[in-house]
Amino acid sequence: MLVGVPKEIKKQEARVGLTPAAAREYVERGHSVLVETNAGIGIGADDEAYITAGAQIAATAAEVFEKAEMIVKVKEPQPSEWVQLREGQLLFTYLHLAPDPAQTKGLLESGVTSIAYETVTEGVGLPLLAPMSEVAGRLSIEAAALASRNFNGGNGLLMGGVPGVAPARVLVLGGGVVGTHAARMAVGLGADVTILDRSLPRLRQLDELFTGRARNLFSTSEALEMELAQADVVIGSVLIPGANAPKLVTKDMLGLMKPRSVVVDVAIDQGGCFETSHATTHEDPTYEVDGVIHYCVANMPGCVPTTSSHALNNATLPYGLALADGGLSAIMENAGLRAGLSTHRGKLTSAPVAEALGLACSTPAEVIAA
Ligand SMILES: NC(=O)C1=CN([C@@H]2O[C@H](COP(=O)(O)OP(=O)(O)OC[C@H]3O[C@@H](n4cnc5c(N)ncnc54)[C@H](O)[C@@H]3O)[C@@H](O)[C@H]2O)C=CC1
Ligand SMILES: CC(=O)C(=O)O
Ligand SMILES: [Mg+2]
Repeated sequence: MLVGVPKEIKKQEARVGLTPAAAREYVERGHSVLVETNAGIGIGADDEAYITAGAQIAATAAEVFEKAEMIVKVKEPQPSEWVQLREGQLLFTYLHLAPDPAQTKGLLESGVTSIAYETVTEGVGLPLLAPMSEVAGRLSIEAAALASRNFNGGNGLLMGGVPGVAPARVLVLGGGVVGTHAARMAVGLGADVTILDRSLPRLRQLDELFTGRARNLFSTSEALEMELAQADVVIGSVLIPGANAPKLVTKDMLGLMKPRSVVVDVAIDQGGCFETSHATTHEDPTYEVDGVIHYCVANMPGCVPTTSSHALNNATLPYGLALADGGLSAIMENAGLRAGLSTHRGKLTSAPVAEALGLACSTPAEVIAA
């Protein structure tokens, strides 16, 4: 199969869909890889590195979209990319369609067969979301620390305090992959950390993992309100796979929070778990609502593209190779990939996206057998 890698064009997104090492694996499997010139420049991989790996270089994104049978990307396709996708082509990337009706329409109109990294499953886990959640969780505490600086409008607290002065209180909403990595960073800095989750099995795992170094609480409205009132930093990291994030914190509840406290809504790519969240960029990451600083960057790992691209490729490689080897048959044979199938020949196959956007939904078996 001819596998194409366009350069990412989302603002301040320097990750790349295939690293040279991953491109080499495709070539060694008998596939051809066509990489847009400078696609890997953000991770220090020049065209020469891809040529050494056995790939070919295309002068333009248009050439990649036109020739490739499968497109491997990182971020959801942008409007200028939707129109270059076509029926019979596979698209393997993050999509986040539930909060994005325009992109959903674009993909459906293109006829492309799209597989969303973030809904590919392995057992109960999300193996292609996890590496970027690890990165974003760790970054979230760095982002919160920076936003807490006095000159950035924050409350001027040092995350870990110092002897004789209390540390900042960090509240983590959702103790999954993002939440756990955020908590680890915050604990490491000496912050006072509480994690809220609705899954008892997860709370038990967190209890064992943190052995008293972070509190955890079952997430009720009462617990949330009590904790919000005491927090200096709140990390939003809940997820219902494929669906819009539940709006756990309403605009009214923001009034409970301390002035100049900081919210990092990592779940913003699924619409965010604060009613007051809207997506921001690395260039202008924060804004204020009712005295609370909001950081809502939807592609957080894009600011550490080297670590992120390698971590992402480690996870995507076996699935990408299976798709390149088997095409549509791989989707039908691999339950994990099937869970990622989002659109095929103008039909939507993700139930949470269909529900969020009020659209009709088909099953993978209905559309692929057809
Ligand atoms: N902004 C960015 O750049 C990035 C955003 N993300 C996003 O971060 C979010 C979290 O991802 P993961 O940690 O991988 O998900 P996950 O599935 O590992 O964890 C989500 C956790 O939320 C909990 N949860 C669900 N509903 C809840 C509720 N009502 N109250 C309390 N807890 C609840 C679940 O039990 C689970 O433990 C996703 O939306 C993901 O797309 C991930 C990477 C980068
Ligand atoms: C998960 C995701 O959307 C990202 O890494 O940008
Ligand atoms: Mg995102």
